[in-house]
Amino acid sequence: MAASSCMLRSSFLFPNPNLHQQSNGVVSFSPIKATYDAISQSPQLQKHRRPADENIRQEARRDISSHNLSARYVPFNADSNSSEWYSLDEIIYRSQSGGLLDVQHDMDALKKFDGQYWRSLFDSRVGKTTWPYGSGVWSKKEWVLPEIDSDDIVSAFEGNSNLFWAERFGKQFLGMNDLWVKHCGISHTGSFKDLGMTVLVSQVNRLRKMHKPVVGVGCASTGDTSAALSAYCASAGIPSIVFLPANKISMAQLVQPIANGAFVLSIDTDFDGCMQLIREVTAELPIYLANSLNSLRLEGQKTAAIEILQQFEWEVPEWVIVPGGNLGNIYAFYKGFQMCKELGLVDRIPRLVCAQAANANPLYLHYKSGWKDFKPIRANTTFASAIQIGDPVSIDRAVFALKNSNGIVEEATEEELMDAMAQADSTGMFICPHTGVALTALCKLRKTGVIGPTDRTVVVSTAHGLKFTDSKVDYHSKEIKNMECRFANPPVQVKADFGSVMDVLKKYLLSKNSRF
Ligand SMILES: Cc1ncc(COP(=O)(O)O)c(C=O)c1O
Ligand SMILES: N[C@@H](CCOP(=O)(O)O)C(=O)O
Repeated sequence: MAASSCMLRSSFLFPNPNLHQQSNGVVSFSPIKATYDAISQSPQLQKHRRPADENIRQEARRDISSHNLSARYVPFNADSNSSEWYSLDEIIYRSQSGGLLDVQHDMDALKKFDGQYWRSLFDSRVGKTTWPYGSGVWSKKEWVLPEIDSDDIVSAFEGNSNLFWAERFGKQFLGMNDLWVKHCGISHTGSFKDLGMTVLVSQVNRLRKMHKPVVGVGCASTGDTSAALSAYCASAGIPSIVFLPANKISMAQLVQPIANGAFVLSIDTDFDGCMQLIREVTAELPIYLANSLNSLRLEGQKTAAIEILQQFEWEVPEWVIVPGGNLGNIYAFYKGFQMCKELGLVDRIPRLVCAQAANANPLYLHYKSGWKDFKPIRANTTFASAIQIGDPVSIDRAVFALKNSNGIVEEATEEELMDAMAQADSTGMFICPHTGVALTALCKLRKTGVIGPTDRTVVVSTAHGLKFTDSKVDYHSKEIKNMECRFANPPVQVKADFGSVMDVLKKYLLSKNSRF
């Protein structure tokens, strides 16, 4: 069997330190590693159709791979001489000093493989059904949770989301030809939270098998984290508990944890109040905290950044625009891009833009003050309800990401974000109001010339528009106080007779084509 075909099949399953890159870029085996060759050529690893009575999880159990990759918690942005670290199998969310934690990978071990190796490995797994690599998150398992047993993974084959070329929106509204929307919301539970939740719930599954004291998993939520948590927990048979601010999330979001069997508390406060409560409760009860304060989540979310590079065949876009609320995701994107740079998959990272609703803009105010001392605010009601957050837990992570990516923070008023959403929808998308916030940031940066007409730009769409139909209905019915709703497209009421229907149709067609 040719070494190269053998390599492809084997590296699909796991990285092997005995692989070497030749000067022509081809990765091959070291001939002296006879044991490894024997394993990789064994019939068990050959990718035949599995026996009829075996499922993909059982098939993955026959993967006898081993490697020396590892990861652990360290204090976020710690001093280089800090010796504080924790195993990922510990239940811990904060450092000794009360600061955030970060998952630190053994970069020296990862660097034993070059960028070409990682690119080929990740590319080889896209679109497959092999457990767990069919997931866009777990196709990067070595960079996410290298030590977890594939059998412990709880996955809905999330990720691998559409990178949509926004041809008409870019051309018509912005004069841009290389604008892309990363549809992270076209996902199992309809938001990017699935990317992080598969990682967190998988680790909980492992902890429970290790008899660690985890009776359930809990979160505070503006609607998307709770949906993802309850779905992944339901899939694994783990109890989930969600704290929701009463009357502040959409009906579609509320029904998701209810349907998935979560224990749902509707609390008469805002998200920041719910967050405070869940932090207190998880310090007292054996409930594992699932918000992005828990850095495990960000390990999954960072794969969206890697995926963008992969979809551009490892060419780096100029700009990536992300709507921000609790501010974990902007850091996750930074981390994904930065790891790709450090491990030689690309040679630079994009500039990041974090977009906030003007009604919930603590990061924007902080940025505008020249990063002087941060002040939490009381967030006002916004149509971008999932980012109605005044005291983001990941503020330090966001500032770090923006400073290290030559980043920018922008804001969007209610009218701006709703208009942007309606305009995008009119070009064939069906986006959420948070993506409207990100598109508004793009429009502003285009107008001032900061983003150029040919700059390759990616707007991250964070949730499915179908979760936010109420706000779309209000807009298109022109039922929003103090809002012009310039792009509203209300239905036309017409009598049920041929003449009336013909009249309105002729009028419509004339407005579209003067030659009619
Ligand atoms: C739809 C949607 N978009 C954007 C965000 C912001 O993400 P982050 O909290 O990581 O900043 C959230 C949640 O906060 C969300 O649910
Ligand atoms: N939008 C989020 C808010 C909580 O964010 P998290 O990433 O810290 O869980 C939600 O949907 O709840």
